[in-house]
Amino acid sequence: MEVQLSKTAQEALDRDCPVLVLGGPGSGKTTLSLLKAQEMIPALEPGQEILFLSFSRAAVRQVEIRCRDILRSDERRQIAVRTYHAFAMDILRAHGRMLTGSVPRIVYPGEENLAKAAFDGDWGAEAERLARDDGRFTFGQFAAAAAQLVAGSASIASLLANKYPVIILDEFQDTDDAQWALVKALSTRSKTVFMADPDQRIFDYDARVDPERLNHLRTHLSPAEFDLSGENHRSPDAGILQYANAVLTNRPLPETKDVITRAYWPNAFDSTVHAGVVWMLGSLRKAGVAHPSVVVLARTNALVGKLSTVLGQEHNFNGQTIKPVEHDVLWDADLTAAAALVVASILEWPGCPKETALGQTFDRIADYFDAKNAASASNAARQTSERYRTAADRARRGETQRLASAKGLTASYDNGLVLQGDPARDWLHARDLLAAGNDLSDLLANAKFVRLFRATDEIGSRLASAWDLRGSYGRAIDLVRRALEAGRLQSDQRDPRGCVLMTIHKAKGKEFDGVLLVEGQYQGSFFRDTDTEAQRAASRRLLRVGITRARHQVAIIRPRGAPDLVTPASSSFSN
Ligand SMILES: Nc1ncnc2c1ncn2[C@@H]1O[C@H](COP(=O)(O)OP(=O)(O)OP(=O)(O)O)[C@@H](O)[C@H]1O
Repeated sequence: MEVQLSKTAQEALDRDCPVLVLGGPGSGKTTLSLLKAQEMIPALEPGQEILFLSFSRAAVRQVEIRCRDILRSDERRQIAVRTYHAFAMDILRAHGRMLTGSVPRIVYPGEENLAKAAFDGDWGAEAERLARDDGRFTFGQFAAAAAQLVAGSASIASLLANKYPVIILDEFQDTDDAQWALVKALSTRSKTVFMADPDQRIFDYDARVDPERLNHLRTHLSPAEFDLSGENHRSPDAGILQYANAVLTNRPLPETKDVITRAYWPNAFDSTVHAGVVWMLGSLRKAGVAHPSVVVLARTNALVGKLSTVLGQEHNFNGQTIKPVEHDVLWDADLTAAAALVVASILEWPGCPKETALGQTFDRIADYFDAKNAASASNAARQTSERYRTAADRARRGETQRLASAKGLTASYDNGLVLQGDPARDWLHARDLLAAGNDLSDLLANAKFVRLFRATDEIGSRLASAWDLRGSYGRAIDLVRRALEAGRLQSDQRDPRGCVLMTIHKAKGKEFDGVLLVEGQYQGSFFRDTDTEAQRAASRRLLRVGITRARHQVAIIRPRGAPDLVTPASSSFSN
């Protein structure tokens, strides 16, 4: 890869740590941090590595791909790219005994969900107590415990500093309080390189992610600061970044052919989006990109699910037939697995007493919302989980339901669920009962992603054998759980290419030749009338992250009559 460094970037490369590199999307922060790592590799002693910490497995994967562009294979072996979770878990496993006097036990999310469901009270406080008193650590406790170990023990701190004399911290603006405590403890002995873009702070619904984090860092370490904000290497010749910055700052949108907007009539959503994807692929090829990568982004999982269905069908657009588009979906496997177990629980209904059948289904729904809360903390998910736990208790006691969707599912049970012994049809039949209420739309969308596990054949054949044996699906939940675990191992290793669908949050840190940003008519809205100023600002940051994933072309597809992207209204939204 041909890399030309600006004067500021070169200074950042040459400066001793600690260093803080600020810059907008595509300004070259990740590239620069890996070049810095490359410069420091020769000084490493045998057994030492440079530690690169990021937030998610997806982000780690992205950095590993970038390492392949920039570093030689012998250099790559000296960089450990890890998530905070994995790194903190290793510290805990190796030294946790010092905190509680016994070997620490890891409480995995499934087990945590069950414990949480059975617990009446503040789960956060209980998780802290479990760690402190019982030596049992939930995922949420890892960073805080690791921080305590590193800060409290000079020998652990020097062991880690000796192993990792240099630490690179990606997306530093999103660091939560416990992760910051860990970084602070590590930074006393290791050299540190921080990368951040405050305007890409999109996880601020988590109260532990403090908008003041960069100032904490400045006060604590006084790093040398380098601002790359004038640079844009991702789409240097395109008007994409200017457009995204105008959306961020609510200023008039610049005219550029690189970002086009289309408005659809309510009944033409499917064909407009489908045509948009086909147009994007064609126009990138025409522009000389032989194998274009295109991402279709939406705000919610539910809309991503719908878009996947849309692209899988044939449509008519302006008198032309458009064929289905092959695509991959980057989705949340944990949520899909949890949603699949809800469907499986419905398959267990026939022959199961009402109290048990519905109690179990409502519990599985609550598990789904627990998984959602675990994936990204949200009050709505937490509350919905609690509502379904209550519904499960009411069902077991034979009481009338209060939740609309619990009532709907109860009515479906009362009507008698007739299954035929054809697993594919029965699965869809059971799944579609989840359309009972609006609060289940996200769950239903995730249930539709089950096919992405590439495990549907496996699930189908296990269900078919169960049916053949006893004329019912028996313990469908266990059976589906086992099939998913097997399928999951394979799906995690796939590398999506061509046309990919995902939420905007998932796209962070990635880049594609073309981006389609899609707003639904009734879901995945960019702005809502009820938004506060802070919510509007958060939406603007999120849209900017989405738009700036593109190297060459962006298309924004919105419902006709949607509020303008910027106010005062600009002329560039075409109807
Ligand atoms: N100095 C450079 N010269 C040429 N290309 C570069 C340079 N720096 C980065 N690039 C290219 O620009 C693109 C964006 O770079 P990079 O991912 O490092 O930016 P970033 O600031 O980390 O972006 P984001 O915050 O959006 O994740 C990549 O394709 C990278 O290869």
